Amino acid sequence: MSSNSYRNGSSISRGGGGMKLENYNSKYSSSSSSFKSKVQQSTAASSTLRRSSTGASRDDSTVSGRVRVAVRLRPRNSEEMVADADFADCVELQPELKRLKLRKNNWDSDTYEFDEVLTEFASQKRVYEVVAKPVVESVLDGYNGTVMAYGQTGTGKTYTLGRLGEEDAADRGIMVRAMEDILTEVSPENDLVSVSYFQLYMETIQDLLNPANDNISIVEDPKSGDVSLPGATLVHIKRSVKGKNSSFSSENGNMTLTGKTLKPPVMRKSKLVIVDLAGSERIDKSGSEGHTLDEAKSINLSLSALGKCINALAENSAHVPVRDSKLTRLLRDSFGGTARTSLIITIGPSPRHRGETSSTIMFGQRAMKVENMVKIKEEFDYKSLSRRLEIQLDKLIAEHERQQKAFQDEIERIALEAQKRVAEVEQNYADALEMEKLKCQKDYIESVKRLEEQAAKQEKQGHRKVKVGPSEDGIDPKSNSELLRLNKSFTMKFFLRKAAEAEVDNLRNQMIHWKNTEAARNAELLKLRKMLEDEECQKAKLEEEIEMLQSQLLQISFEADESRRNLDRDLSGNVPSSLDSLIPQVKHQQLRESGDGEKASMVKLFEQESNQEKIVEAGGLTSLLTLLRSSNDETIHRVAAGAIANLAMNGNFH
Ligand SMILES: Nc1ncnc2c1ncn2[C@@H]1O[C@H](COP(=O)(O)OP(=O)(O)OP(=O)(O)O)[C@@H](O)[C@H]1O
Repeated sequence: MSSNSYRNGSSISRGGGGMKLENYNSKYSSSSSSFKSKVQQSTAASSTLRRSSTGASRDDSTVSGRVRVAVRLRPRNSEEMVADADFADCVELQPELKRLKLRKNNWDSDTYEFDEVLTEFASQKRVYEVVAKPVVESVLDGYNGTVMAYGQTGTGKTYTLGRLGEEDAADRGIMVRAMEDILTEVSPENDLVSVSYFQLYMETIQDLLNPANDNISIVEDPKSGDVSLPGATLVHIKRSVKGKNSSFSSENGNMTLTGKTLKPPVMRKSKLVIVDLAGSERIDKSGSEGHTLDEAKSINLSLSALGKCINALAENSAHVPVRDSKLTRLLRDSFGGTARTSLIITIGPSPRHRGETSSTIMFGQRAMKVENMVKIKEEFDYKSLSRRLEIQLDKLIAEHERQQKAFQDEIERIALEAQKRVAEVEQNYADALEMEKLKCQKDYIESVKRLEEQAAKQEKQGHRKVKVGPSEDGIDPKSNSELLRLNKSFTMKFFLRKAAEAEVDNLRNQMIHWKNTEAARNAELLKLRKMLEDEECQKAKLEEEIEMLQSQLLQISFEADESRRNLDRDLSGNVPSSLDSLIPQVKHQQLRESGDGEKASMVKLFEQESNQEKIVEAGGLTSLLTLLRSSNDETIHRVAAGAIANLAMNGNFH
């Protein structure tokens, strides 16, 4: 539903601020005589209006709805009070009969009937209720509606439609009251209201909510015939139809889907158009010149086009020249369209303006013949359905997440509880086990103690016989037998343990012995190793000494050869033998040495075969034998014997 206000040919330059607009003195010329309607016709038309109004008010189907026309007489203004003081008004109103008499002269008048006749005393409230309120109610029911004022300049069109009533609320005009009723009726949650406010001036549409936007184009829907101004500032308000084809139900504030079929809610989209036309003066009478004249011509063109359309519609003409002006294009739905239309024609009382008053009345009379085919415009509100589904989806997701979280929390709680219970059971079991263990240990210790006491007692008494039946100290025979068995077992285990301990001691002693033996062996081994090292060292020394002796022996041998050669040369038989000379040398050598070194030198001397040969050659075998006899040294004996044997083997004995 939207409320549009057209101000045909008006300008904000000559009026007050805000929504108050003042008209130019433009003129609307029309031939009043040719459109004069008769009282009978008006009556018939009026009855038609009442019928159609009743029939279509709450029905979805398309019904006939004639344009309703009311006439309002402005009271004389101060200027008219003076100028027309001596003259009667040009009109005489009969509101109870809904008739208006237009005086032709003092004795004759034409009578016209309208849907409403509002005298100069009619309040703004009454005007609204009889002219606009039925239309507003229709708009709230889903019909398009139009409230339009037509009349000569200064007759009260703006007063009737656009007065704001800022100082006195009783002065509020139709536009403000209509908005109040609409805003009271709609629900902010479900409905959407839009308002646009613009001016048609010299075939140019200006957005009065955004004055910079002054070239708004008109768009007509070829199918529905809807006229819209997409460029104009608009805030639509749409109404959802409660309980009709709605697939939603509300329970506890939560939307739930009902049924399997998901139908979008039904939305009624209607439009209220409030039109404040320019003054309908004749150009020649307005006295306009220059730009004002052009403006007046434009206004005249618009109003003339509107008049032609209404004529054509009133006469059921096949052709309605809607496209002759932007005004008629804008009002296409209001006249001959689907809107419920109410026209208020404003007239002044002055007889000086009888011509304009007459033409205004004729315009109204013709308009009363225009039949509109009003119908409710319903459509499925898919956007609303989508919004609701999104909201419901969000709620379902949130609910699902809540349940999921609650489920997980419950699972965690159960798991924790189970863990706790398992821990408790385990603890209880461990405690019970520990207690049982302690009890068994205690019982065992006590049993052993009793057995030991009993054994000691029996041993003391020298009593070895096992009694059957209760004993003297009150022990049960059965338990006594058990005690004996345990005692036996205990004794056996005791001896076994003792044997094992003895074995362990034995093994331990053996191990100690083995360890001591091993230590002694190790010490012996070390000692032998030391001796071996000493022997090695001694051997090395002896080898060095042998080398030295060998070199000395060689020297001696050389000297002996030299002596022998000298002997041969002298042929002297009383020369000491080489061996004799050799022995002193050896002895001399022995004197320089001592101990084992001397003996070793002798041994080395006799071990060398060359020396042995020299000894034989020197004829010292006898001396050698003498040496053997004179020495007690085993080694010298062994070596000397070896040398003798060697000489014998080599055949060196003579
Ligand atoms: N019913 C009324 N009662 C008292 N004063 C009225 C009434 N109608 C109009 N007037 C006064 O008459 C003057 C002209 O009214 P208004 O401006 O509404 O005429 P108009 O038809 O809109 O003129 P225009 O076509 O030039 O815009 C204003 O001062 C207004 O207050």
